[in-house]
Amino acid sequence: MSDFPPLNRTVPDLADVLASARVVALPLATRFRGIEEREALLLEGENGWAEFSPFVEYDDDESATWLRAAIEFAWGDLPTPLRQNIPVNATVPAVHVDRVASILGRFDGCRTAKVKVAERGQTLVEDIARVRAVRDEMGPEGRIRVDANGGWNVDEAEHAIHALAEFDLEYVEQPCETVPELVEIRRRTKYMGVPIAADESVRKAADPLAVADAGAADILVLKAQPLGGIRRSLDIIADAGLPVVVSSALDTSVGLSMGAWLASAVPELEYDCGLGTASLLSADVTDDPLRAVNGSIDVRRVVPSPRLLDGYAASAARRDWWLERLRRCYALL
Ligand SMILES: O=C(O)CCC(=O)c1ccccc1C(=O)O
Ligand SMILES: [Mg+2]
Repeated sequence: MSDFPPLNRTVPDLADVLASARVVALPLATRFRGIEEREALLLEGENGWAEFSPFVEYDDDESATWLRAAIEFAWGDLPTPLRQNIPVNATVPAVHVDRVASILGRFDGCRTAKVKVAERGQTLVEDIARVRAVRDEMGPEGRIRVDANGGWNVDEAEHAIHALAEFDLEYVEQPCETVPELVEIRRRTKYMGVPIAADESVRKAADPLAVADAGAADILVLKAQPLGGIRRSLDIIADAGLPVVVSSALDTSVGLSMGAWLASAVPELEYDCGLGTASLLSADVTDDPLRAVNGSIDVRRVVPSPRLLDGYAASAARRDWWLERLRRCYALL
C-alpha cells in the first residue's frame, strides 16, 4: 500500500478553498470519453491556481483523492523541477480514420502519438485503419502507442496486439481491465516485443503498486490528480521501479500545469508524456494555453483569464453541483 503523504500545515480552511473557486465547462474539439464538454473547478491558493476535475460520474471517495492533489498544488510543498519543458504525445481519440490527419495537425511537432482503440461499439477493423492512418501521417520514425482503456478480454487483446504489431507499437496501454488479465496478456505477447503499460490499474486501484508487484506491466502511466498529487505520485514512482509516462485526464491548462510539474520532477523521463491534451479543447481558461510547441509543453504556473472564466462559466446549477461536491470531498480528507 502506498500511503498518502500528510496534508501538512498547508491544508487551508474550507472557506479558503471555496473563496476563489470557479467552475467552467469547456467545449472539446472532438468528442472524447463520450463527452463533448469538459467541466472543471479551478481554485487559487498561495502557490497559484490548481484544478479539481474528477469526471462527473466518479463517487466522492475517489474524487477526494483528486481534491488532495489540487490542494497540494495550490498550497502545498512542491518538489524542485529538474527540467523546464516536457515532451508530449499527440492524443488521437477513437475517431473515424478520415479525421486522423486533422487531429494530428492540432499537435505541433509531436514525434509520438497515442491512439485510442477498443472503443465500445467499434471493431478491430476500425482500430487497425486508425492506427494505419496515424503511421502514414507520422512516418517510420514516429512513435505510436495505443490505449485500450481495458476494453479487451485476454483473447481479444492477444488478437488485436498481433494485428497491430505491424505498425510497430511503442506500447499498449491497459489492454485488459484487471491485474491478473494484464499478467496473462503480458505473458502471451512477450514474444512480439510490445511492452504493456498500466493506467487504470494504477490510478483506480486501492494499491497503485499492486500492478508493479504482480509483474503485470512494463510501464506505469501516472496521473497526478487521480493519484492524490505530485508527492504521492513521486513516492509511487520511487517504489514501483518501472519507467513511467506522466499523463492527464483531459484537464484545462491549469490541470496540465500540475502534470507538467510532476513530470519535471521525475528522476528519469524516457517516454513522451500524455500532457498534450489542451489541443483537444476548443477553448481553454487562459490566453496562453499549455499546448505543445515543437513537441513540448512548458513547466510553469498557469493563470486563468477573468474573461475566459466568465465566458466559459458553467451554469449556476452545475456550479452549485461542483461546489457541493467539493464540500463533501473536503469532509473526507
Ligand atoms: O495520455 C494521453 O495521451 C491523454 C490522456 C488520456 O488518454 C486520458 C484522458 C482522460 C481520461 C483517460 C485517459 C486515458 O489515458 O485513459
Ligand atoms: Mg489510459
